[in-house]
Amino acid sequence: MNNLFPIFIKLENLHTLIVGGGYVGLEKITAVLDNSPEATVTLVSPEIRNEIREMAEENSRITLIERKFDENDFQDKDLVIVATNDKEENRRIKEAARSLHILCNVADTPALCDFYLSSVVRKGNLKVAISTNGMSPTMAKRLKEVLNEALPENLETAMEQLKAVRDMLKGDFAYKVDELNRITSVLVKKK
Ligand SMILES: C[C@@]1(CC(=O)O)C2=NC(=C\c3[nH]c(c(CCC(=O)O)c3CC(=O)O)Cc3[nH]c(c(CC(=O)O)c3CCC(=O)O)/C=C3\N/C(=C\2)[C@@H](CCC(=O)O)[C@]3(C)CC(=O)O)/[C@H]1CCC(=O)O
Ligand SMILES: NC(=O)c1ccc[n+]([C@@H]2O[C@H](COP(=O)([O-])OP(=O)(O)OC[C@H]3O[C@@H](n4cnc5c(N)ncnc54)[C@H](O)[C@@H]3O)[C@@H](O)[C@H]2O)c1
Repeated sequence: MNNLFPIFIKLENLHTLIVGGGYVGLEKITAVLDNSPEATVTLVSPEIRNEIREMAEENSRITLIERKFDENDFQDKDLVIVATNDKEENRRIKEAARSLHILCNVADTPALCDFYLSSVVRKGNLKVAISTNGMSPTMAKRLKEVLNEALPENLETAMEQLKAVRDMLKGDFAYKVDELNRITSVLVKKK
């Protein structure tokens, strides 16, 4: 069964907590900031990799706290990514997050995740997020590479033109939808 509901989150409107500053913590903070450079992120961990320290020196929206996780760290946070190397502690953090209704990702235990991070294909304003339902992140990464090659570079121009038409179209909603469907029908016409 694949019951995941995909959404695109404006992380700059939220405050993200990352627990664990090791290799996976680095991977997750990089994924967050690559996609949402203006996100506010607090990372708590007794040991923090140098790459993360360097990121924090350059970015005032990143706060580093050098100690073990404490439940007070949840204050004012909207979502949490848990990436310690202590499975039991990860489970406790997840339970605490649930009781506060904070959305939680536990990097080493898919069953404990409220959401997964995805592989991301980006072409200007177009973003395609890929998930394998936790089956194979490596497959997601490879598909990203395939789609990155397959999607044409000029999509941005097409999107800009369609936005201009969209902004220009007057009339009621149904008319607007019909017009936009007519103009773009060439994209799905069988040869
Ligand atoms: C897509 C991506 C996004 C990102 O992280 O930004 C992502 N993992 C990526 C890479 C990657 N992760 C791992 C490998 C090593 C090879 C392998 O194991 O396959 C590689 C490949 C590599 O690095 O080359 C190891 C791994 N990952 C998870 C576990 C735990 C487990 O499954 O039990 C373990 C075993 C740990 C161990 O054995 O110790 C779990 C998750 N990883 C997810 C996402 C979520 C499911 C996404 C989906 O639905 O497909 C989920 C469930 C939770 C989450 O992390 O959100 C990113 C690709 C970025 C890109 O596009 O380049
Ligand atoms: N989801 C994924 O993509 C993925 C990929 C690889 C590994 N993993 C899993 O993620 C986990 C972490 O792996 P890693 O390579 O980052 O390990 P790591 O040893 O490099 O880092 C773990 C970090 O957690 C910190 N930590 C430990 N206890 C803590 C606590 N109570 N509060 C806050 N921080 C704490 C440590 O100081 C360290 O910085 C492992 O269980 C691994 O199997 C997940």
